[in-house]
Amino acid sequence: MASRAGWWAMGEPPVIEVVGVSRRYAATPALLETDLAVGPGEIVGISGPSGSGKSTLLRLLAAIEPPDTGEVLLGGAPAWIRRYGRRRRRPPRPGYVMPVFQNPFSSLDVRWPIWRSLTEPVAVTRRVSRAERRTLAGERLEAVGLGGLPLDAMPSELSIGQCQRVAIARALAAAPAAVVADEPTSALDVTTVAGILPLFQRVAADGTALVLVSHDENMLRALCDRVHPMAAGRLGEMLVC
Ligand SMILES: Nc1ncnc2c1ncn2[C@@H]1O[C@H](COP(=O)(O)OP(=O)(O)OP(=O)(O)O)[C@@H](O)[C@H]1O
Repeated sequence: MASRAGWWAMGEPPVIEVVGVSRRYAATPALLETDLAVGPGEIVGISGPSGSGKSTLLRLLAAIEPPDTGEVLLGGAPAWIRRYGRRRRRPPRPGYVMPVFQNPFSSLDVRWPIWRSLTEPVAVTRRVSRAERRTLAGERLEAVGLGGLPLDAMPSELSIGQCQRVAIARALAAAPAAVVADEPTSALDVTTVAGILPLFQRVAADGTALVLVSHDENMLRALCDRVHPMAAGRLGEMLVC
């Protein structure tokens, strides 16, 4: 694998890329002709005021929704194909790009104990027994500083900060090629953030591409290889960190 500084020079395709993407909701243009490419092991930050299009860009990067115009590429291949007149999502593999949402409850099924939600991305990629899933869940919880949490706890029994850490652990469980995270640390206290940031760095060092949206520019500058400011649906020139 190329170093995180030089993946493009090695001719590797970006892990995730958007080319000239635009997205509008009714009369609101949320994203305008935006380009962004993120390579293996890169940590890219997106900052900007509320309503500037950051979450929309993340949803497009994660291929959660298609752009109106432009292209989303995952591993160099189009993330959306047109079949029978409809656009269908076509990631290189299940769990290739994993989102972490601003509201952690969106990532967790309220009817399931946390071990089940946490390991579900793994269970869709390969056969894995219940015992293996519980062991993996314990390891993943340990990695986000929640080693003492009962595996059978329900999301409703957790604080929002604990839920966010479970959501982060879930996103990382299936060794994704990319993680896109919307305000992943906003629900966490300062000490917990200090524990989570090295985890992001370790994941990136293993080759995962990370895109992080945050209002906390200091955190982004400390953690990211580059930070792009967003304003009115446009991504600005990168600020080198
Ligand atoms: N599903 C939607 N339906 C209608 N309008 C939407 C939708 N999603 C986003 N928008 C609009 O698109 C624009 C960009 O929204 P977006 O959530 O991407 O901004 P943001 O920078 O992430 O904001 P915040 O920091 O508050 O989360 C806003 O004007 C918003 O109201």
